[in-house]
Amino acid sequence: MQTHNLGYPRIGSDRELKKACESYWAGKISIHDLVKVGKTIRNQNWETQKNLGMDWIPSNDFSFYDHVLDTSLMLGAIPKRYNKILENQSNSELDLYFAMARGVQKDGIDVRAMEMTKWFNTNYHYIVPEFEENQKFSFFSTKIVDEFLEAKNAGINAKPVIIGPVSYLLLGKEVDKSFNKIDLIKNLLPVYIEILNKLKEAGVEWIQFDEPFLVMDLEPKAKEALRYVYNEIDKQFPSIKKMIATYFGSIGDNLELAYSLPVQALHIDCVHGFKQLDGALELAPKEMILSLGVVDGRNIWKNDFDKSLDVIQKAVTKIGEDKIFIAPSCSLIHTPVDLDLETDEKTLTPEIKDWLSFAKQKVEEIATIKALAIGSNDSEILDKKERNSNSIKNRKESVLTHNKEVRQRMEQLQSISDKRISAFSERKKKQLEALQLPLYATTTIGSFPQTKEVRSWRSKNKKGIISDSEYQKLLEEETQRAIRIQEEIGLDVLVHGEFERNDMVEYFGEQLEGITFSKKGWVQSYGSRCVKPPIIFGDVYRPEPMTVEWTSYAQSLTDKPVKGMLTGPVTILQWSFVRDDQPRRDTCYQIALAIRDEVHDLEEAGINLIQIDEPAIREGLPLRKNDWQDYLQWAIKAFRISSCGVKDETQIHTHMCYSEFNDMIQEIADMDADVITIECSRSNMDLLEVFSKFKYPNDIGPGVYDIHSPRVPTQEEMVFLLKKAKESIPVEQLWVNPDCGLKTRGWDETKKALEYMVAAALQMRQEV
Ligand SMILES: Nc1nc2c(c(=O)[nH]1)N[C@@H](CNc1ccc(C(=O)N[C@@H](CCC(=O)N[C@@H](CCC(=O)N[C@@H](CCC(=O)O)C(=O)O)C(=O)O)C(=O)O)cc1)CN2
Ligand code: MET
Ligand SMILES: [Zn+2]
Repeated sequence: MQTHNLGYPRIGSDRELKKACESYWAGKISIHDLVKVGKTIRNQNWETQKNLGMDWIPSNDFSFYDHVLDTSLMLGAIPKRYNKILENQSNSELDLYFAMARGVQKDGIDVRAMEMTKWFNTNYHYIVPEFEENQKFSFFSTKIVDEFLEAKNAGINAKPVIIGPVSYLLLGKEVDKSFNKIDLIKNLLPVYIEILNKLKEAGVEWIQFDEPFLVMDLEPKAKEALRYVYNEIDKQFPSIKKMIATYFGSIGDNLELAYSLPVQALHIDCVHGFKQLDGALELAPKEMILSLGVVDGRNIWKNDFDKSLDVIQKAVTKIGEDKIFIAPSCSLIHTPVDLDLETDEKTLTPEIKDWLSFAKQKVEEIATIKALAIGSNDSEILDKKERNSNSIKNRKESVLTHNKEVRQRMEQLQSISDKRISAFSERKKKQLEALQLPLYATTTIGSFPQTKEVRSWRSKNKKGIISDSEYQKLLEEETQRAIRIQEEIGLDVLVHGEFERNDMVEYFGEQLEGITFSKKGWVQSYGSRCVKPPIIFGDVYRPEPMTVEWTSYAQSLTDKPVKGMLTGPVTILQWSFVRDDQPRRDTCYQIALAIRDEVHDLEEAGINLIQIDEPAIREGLPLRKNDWQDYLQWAIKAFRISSCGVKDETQIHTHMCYSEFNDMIQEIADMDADVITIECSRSNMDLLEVFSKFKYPNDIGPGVYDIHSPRVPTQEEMVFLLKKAKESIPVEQLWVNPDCGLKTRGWDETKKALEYMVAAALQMRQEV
């Protein structure tokens, strides 16, 4: 029996990588310094895992931005528009890499970034590979070999991690529809072979091929490609030990296929695919090693050793001790780095801290579980077992997780209305009358620039350097500035700007009971951007209003309507670490009730438009279509619980980004928000097609410009998009807004872009 890890967080325990990357982008540190930071993080990670007794430590799990983009660079899948960057001798490989990730707009060069999208059902985002017809690949970046040798130098015989060729293709997109990306496997395989040759020369023993698509519904072509590549790889490298890693769910009907591949080990997720265990043990081929992902790589609860040992015991009986690896369920990049850094007992009480485990602790758990499984009677190990049992028991019996009033309210859930009083057509008349908004009404999605200053006020306030009242005053001034700017620009529906919020989920997590948070529990979301997911440990309720003061304050400054801004229950659930001792559905309903209370209080305070953001509703969809209906049923109901307790005149908005609605348009309509704003500009309004076909009845604000790039769009571009929108959606239903919130942008570009946007709306109105 051996232990291994699938990946360790690469941001550094104090977000060193974020800081180094952003400094490099700002021209404040040299490439040399940046590279050094990366090297330090890698070496620290290896040393940590080695000291904790991990048998097989991963390499190539480090990334300066994203591991899918690393793979594209490794394979020379570099879109032609970056040739200019390549040709400029003063640019390094990393400059090209960052150009692909973020785009470049300087010295007369203007190239857009590659697209970014969600990594399966997580809040991690990857850079989407772009393929053209007959795409050629080449061994371009040697990072995977370099980092293996670097580990070797540090005394570690690492296991390189590589995205498997089939999953790599499936993660990408065809730039036009003239071909099927899976057919590129023929061009791709020789490059993988070349890379494996180099790794073999370097002395690798194990390689981990990530093929997470094995837990999804696969087309026959993809299955065929899997058989083809792994057979070829086996033919050429019989002596290298190959592991295929799956995660986030059950392999299900792909199990037979997975087992037929000529590899030495298969990793299965025993947490998010717990139900696959018996079948997998039953059918396991004689020579195959099964890697059991028993420690949850997506959540922060301590592992229950007794449960894990049961699983392992079962496996030992079926397939034998020497055919078992112990591992986390998936890469640990989805968990924060180190619980030991949480030393502030006011933020995270010792009682709750004792229930948790971050990446470093999870590695230790894996080593301990193995020791116990092979019957160690080392006193230190037995002591760890004892302490584990106590923590698990304490959490189970804690009064902190249960709240009587919440439970009672949950029992009454049936009697709480999740329907608006009147149908949309009726509401629309009343809202038109009450709000007096023009056609092509303009608004924004909520946040305005979270500048360095705003963040430093918050940071200083937390450290006690500036007082609460001073902090309050600074935020009031910033909000006032934002209101004045919006008035000057001529927007129709204003927002307060969200300056008081550190993050749209964390802010609510901090104010709701039953939820706690960490100080350093950062997790990478994309590139250098991180989030600190709240920790939902108990029954959730709202002790007092959360947003009424700031919204009312903003409304008091202007005669224009100010839209209240809330994060919806599904998104709070999806972007938090969620308790695993009750169904997610129930936790979601509890949050929905808390948001419903907030909506009610905003309405009472005279706020007539309330936006409930649900950007994560699509990402929450289960990986298998079979499981969709169950999820959608409770997710949509949760939204309706939070949004439907208002009078007809109150206009409910919702916002979603990264959304493909093709398979869930009925459910989007069932949410019955009066206005939905969606991300649309990057797809040139193509997303509207599904709304149009469905004859979506309520109002829609298709985003007219991309907020992920500092590039300022022109008025003409936005008029073009609005004209396109008008072709599929009746003018009476259309709103005008950016794709998403503006918190990551600067003020200069924000003001310009919004001025052009309002001008574009005026132009459209004149044409009606
Ligand atoms: N939870 C979540 N998921 C999401 C999104 C989102 O907004 N929230 N948006 C989509 C895209 N993902 C995103 C994720 C993060 C960020 C983002 O901007 N993150 C910030 C951190 C936000 C935050 O929590 N800020 C805190 C802490 C800021 C900080 O670093 N403070 C410094 C001090 C700063 C100073 O003194 O100048 C420190 O603590 O060291 C605050 O404002 O208070 C970052 O990485 O920079 C943006 C988009 C999808 N998923
Ligand atoms: C990721 S969706 C963001 C919505 C939020 N209201 C904002 O404007 O930032
Ligand atoms: Zn958004």
